[in-house]
Amino acid sequence: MSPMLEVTGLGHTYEAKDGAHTAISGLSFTVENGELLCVVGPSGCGKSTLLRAISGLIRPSEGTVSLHGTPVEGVPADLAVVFQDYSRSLFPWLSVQRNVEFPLRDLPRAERHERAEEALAAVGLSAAARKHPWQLSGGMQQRVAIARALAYRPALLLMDEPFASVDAQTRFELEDLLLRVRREQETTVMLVTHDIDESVYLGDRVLVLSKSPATAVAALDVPLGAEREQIATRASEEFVDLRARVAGLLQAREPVEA
Ligand SMILES: Nc1ncnc2c1ncn2[C@@H]1O[C@H](COP(=O)(O)OP(=O)(O)OP(=O)(O)O)[C@@H](O)[C@H]1O
Repeated sequence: MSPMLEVTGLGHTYEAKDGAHTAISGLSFTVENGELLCVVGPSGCGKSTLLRAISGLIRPSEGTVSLHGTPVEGVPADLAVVFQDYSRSLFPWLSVQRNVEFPLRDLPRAERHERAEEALAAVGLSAAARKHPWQLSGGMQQRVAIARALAYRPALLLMDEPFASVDAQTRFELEDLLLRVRREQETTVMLVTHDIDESVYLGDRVLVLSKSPATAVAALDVPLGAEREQIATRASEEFVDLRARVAGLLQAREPVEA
């Protein structure tokens, strides 16, 4: 069976007036069906460029991106993206329920309702369905954005620093929410983060990227089991060892054996 996502020899160079800039070079990795892959890399290394290439928003200069074995040419229908900036990704004039239903507008009304209600229940926001995003806290708004992505039932959920704009306590809650719903719904997730601890806490594997132009330094297995707990897991010896290894790999410029 082919992997859910296969990135092969990916390279991208932006052409600008003041010269060309290579953001990604020779990047290859896979995301398996049902996996949660965290991607970490130094600031400005090309993570957003990678996400743009996977979501079909840019055509890479080199290499290929395949989803279920089919090359990505244009925005794939079975992909959803959750961005860091929830305030810009939700429509302020629509209710929470309508925001979640928005990507489902081609489905019959009853199914739209049902899927939105189910997704809002999964993120604990059933009671806020009739509210508008601006009536909710930042963490609740990001939960709406997650519910919208889940209601769409994508084959692959891409998350671009999804918890970077919320406070530490909310961040922990949202991380656990993600772990729970991906377990219940068997969602395949690729999550980009700056945060080494978050990558280890959430990931089945952590893909470490080099400084720009980004290439894969290593992909590290995270054998912490499916059940994770914010305090105990983060205090465990395995966790501390893994985060030190990710931190070490972030210093490397060349691919290394993880
Ligand atoms: N449209 C563009 N035109 C020219 N250069 C670009 C463009 N978009 C990004 N770049 C450059 O490509 C490199 C990678 O940018 P990208 O936004 O992909 O990195 P990133 O890892 O997501 O950054 P951050 O960690 O700050 O979010 C940067 O040096 C950036 O300046």
